[in-house]
Amino acid sequence: MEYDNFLHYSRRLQMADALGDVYVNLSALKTAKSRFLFTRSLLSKHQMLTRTLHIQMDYDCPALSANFRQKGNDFFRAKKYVKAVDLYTRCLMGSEPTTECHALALGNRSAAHFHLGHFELCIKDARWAMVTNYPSKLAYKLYERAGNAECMLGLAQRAKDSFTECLKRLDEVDMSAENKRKFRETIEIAITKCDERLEDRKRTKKVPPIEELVGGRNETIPALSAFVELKMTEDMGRGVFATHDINPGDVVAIDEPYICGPISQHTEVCHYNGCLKLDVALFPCPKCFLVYYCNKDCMDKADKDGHYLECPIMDFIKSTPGIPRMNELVMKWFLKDYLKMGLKNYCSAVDNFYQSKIDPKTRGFDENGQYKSDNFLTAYSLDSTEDKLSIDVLFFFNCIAVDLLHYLTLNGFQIPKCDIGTVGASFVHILTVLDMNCRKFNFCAPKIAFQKEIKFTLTIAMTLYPTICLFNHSCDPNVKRSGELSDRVRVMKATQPIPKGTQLFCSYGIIFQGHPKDSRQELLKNRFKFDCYCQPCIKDWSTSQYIPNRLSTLNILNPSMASTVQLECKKFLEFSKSVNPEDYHQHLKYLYSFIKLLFTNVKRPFELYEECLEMIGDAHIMSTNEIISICESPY
Ligand SMILES: C[S@@+](CC[C@H](N)C(=O)[O-])C[C@H]1O[C@@H](n2cnc3c(N)ncnc32)[C@H](O)[C@@H]1O
Repeated sequence: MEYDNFLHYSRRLQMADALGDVYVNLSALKTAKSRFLFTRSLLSKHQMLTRTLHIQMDYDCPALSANFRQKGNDFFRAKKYVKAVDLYTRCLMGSEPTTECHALALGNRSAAHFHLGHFELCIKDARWAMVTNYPSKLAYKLYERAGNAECMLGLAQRAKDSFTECLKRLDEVDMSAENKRKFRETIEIAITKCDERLEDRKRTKKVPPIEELVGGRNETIPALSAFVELKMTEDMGRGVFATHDINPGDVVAIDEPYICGPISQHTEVCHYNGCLKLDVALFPCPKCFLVYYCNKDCMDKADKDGHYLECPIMDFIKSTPGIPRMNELVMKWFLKDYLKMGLKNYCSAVDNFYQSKIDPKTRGFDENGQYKSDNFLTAYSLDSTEDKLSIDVLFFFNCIAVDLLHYLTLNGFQIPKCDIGTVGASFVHILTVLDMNCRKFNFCAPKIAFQKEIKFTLTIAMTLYPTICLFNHSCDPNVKRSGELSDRVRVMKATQPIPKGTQLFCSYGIIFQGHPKDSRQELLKNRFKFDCYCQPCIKDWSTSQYIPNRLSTLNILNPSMASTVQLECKKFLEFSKSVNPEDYHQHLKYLYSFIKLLFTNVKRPFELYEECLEMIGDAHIMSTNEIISICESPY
């Protein structure tokens, strides 16, 4: 992985002529705790720890900002909305987010956006204004405007909620009784229209199929199918193996993330760990303005999970070197478990982890012999890069952990001296677990502008799925992610036949067709720190351009099936020419039967096999193409 500012700490020590034997001394330390404490005292000794959490923000003089808003209003009245937006933006840049002037500028800008037809931006500004210092007797206007903009975008439920809130706010408004009555009537009509739309949608909405694990739930690992088991192998450690024949299309895992968070603050993804929904207009935490939520419920839940403890230090966490999102996840993870277990239990769980001799096969299983994705120790004992990191990276991770813990304590977090080493070491460990296992959560959709014809994949979040992490990697995976790309719950389906006794593999982001063996090995070594022992690597399968293609090079394993296979391959060639990729999912039965035929009868790699495999993988993935429906429909 690429780390931001990797030399941040070492360079500063070097400048103080203090880097000397740091790496040698750190290597000599045997425990994670002592390494953390060593790093902490080093950074403290050389005054590398932040002294204050106070940030001096440079805002222009308020009068100037107010002036920009007034000018913006003049342009607004003259219907010059683009110019008005520009001036409101200047006002926003120059005023403190907690002031009324800032809130009013947001409200005014939302109105200008509405007139320009920029409905998403209008909603965004209105929602921001709602959580800031906007005068409460004017708030009804924000809700009315948001409701109208939401109607324009087809967000019927959201519009209904806004209009309903608008009515509630009407009591505070200075308006004649007659005007109030008329206004109320208009809003009530708008609500009725929303209800009609919602009813309509209910009638026409396609209900996605409910996925079920093949054979039911596994007794000891409930996120896996009952048709698999965990086994140890010499070259890959634990792995998931089939106990029954598994067919393409069978669901083998349904997992939820232990911890997750959006990749960047602009990805339109709710930051609450249990949500991650895409939304056209998130609103910020009204205190730090650095994390975003789709509704108040998510905001309250995130606070309960510990956001209130990280809120005052969010800016510092975000600017810590390393991988900013990962650092944020470390803090989120710690706070969530600290609040759940209390510091004492957290520290004893971490200490036990280091002290106990862990059986490699059953690590992560609880006292009842269950492996559960929502269990702290299950996630904490996932394979990590901790023992595989070079000493400079290990030092870097320790420095990040020192900084993160320092911000917390500087903000008043009480931690007994004897627990500092344990908590700090746990931060380093969590970083290494995330480093090894965090999966990108991709989303394939048109951008928020709803240009339906433009499709691209956007990586929106980082997620840790403890059970899916049990799958080893193969450059020829037989299991792939399936379902709606924006789903937080991840479904894994077989894409190839998996006979009883065979290992299930997913891909850690690289497949044999695209890269020659050497570059795959190098990539996996650099990124995940292991030498890959998958079949394509061991047997050095050829990449795309050299794969035996078409019927001329068909290598039949079972001669008695030669004519059937030839005939089916010809049919498949016709099929691939005549069917559009968007329609593959309608032909899954056929694709499954073709791949099953080839699986037992032809030698791989073979172009038609690989082509069919790709079609199946594509057909398993869905993308509603509608961010609208994502933010409105609960999972
Ligand atoms: C995400 S974990 C997979 C589960 C792991 N085997 C366990 O015991 O928990 C990734 C680790 O599994 C092993 N591994 C996965 N795929 C492998 C492969 N193709 N070849 C060799 N080792 C592999 C490596 O040790 C790697 O660090």
